[in-house]
Amino acid sequence: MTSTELDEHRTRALAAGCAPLVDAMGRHHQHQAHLPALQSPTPDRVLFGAAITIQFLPTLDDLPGADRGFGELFAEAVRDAPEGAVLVLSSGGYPHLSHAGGVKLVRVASHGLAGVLADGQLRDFAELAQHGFATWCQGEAVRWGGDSVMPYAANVPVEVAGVTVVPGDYVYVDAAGGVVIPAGSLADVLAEAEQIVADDEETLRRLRTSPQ
Ligand SMILES: O=C([O-])CC(=O)C(=O)O
Ligand SMILES: [Mg+2]
Repeated sequence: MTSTELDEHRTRALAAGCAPLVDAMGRHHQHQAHLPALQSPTPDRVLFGAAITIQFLPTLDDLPGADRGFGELFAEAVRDAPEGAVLVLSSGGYPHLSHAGGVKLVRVASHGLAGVLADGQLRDFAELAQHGFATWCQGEAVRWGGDSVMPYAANVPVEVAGVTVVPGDYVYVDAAGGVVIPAGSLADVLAEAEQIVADDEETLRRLRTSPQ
């Protein structure tokens, strides 16, 4: 996708908003695709872009491959990332513990990504707000979570709040919640969401003038 196409898709997704996008996904796919409302250091920043992923697992220090840190996995995740990608972090089963913070995630800004969707908590909301990208997660943590969860693999399918996110899927998150849209369905889902918005506006107009 060119940057012009990405901008156009982003503008259309933001204009539609979360609930119509979720309804539109429901008309094209049977699986669960919506994310209940998340928290953000900057709730006015909408997140939209193609997913790159880091899978977290419960900490297990003798698991082969478990010695790769966040920085190494981030470098692998971002290597062939599309422009304006979204870093998606799974929770490893501990959504209420910290998975990263202002220091680890400054890489998201240096690589020009659109932002972060984390199914766990994050530390340093004040720093994350300064970084400039959009961050959505399960809340702010103060305690380090590395004794309970570890980043384990990059760019594999991950689970976020009961939804499978495949690298390359489009992620949309605003203050209402989120939705995960397969890349191959993006055009259809955007068009469907726009139709839903138009139909809702028409219904509202009718109900305002002749309540029924
Ligand atoms: O150290 C951590 O795991 C999380 C953190 O606070 C940071 O990245 O700034
Ligand atoms: Mg920190």
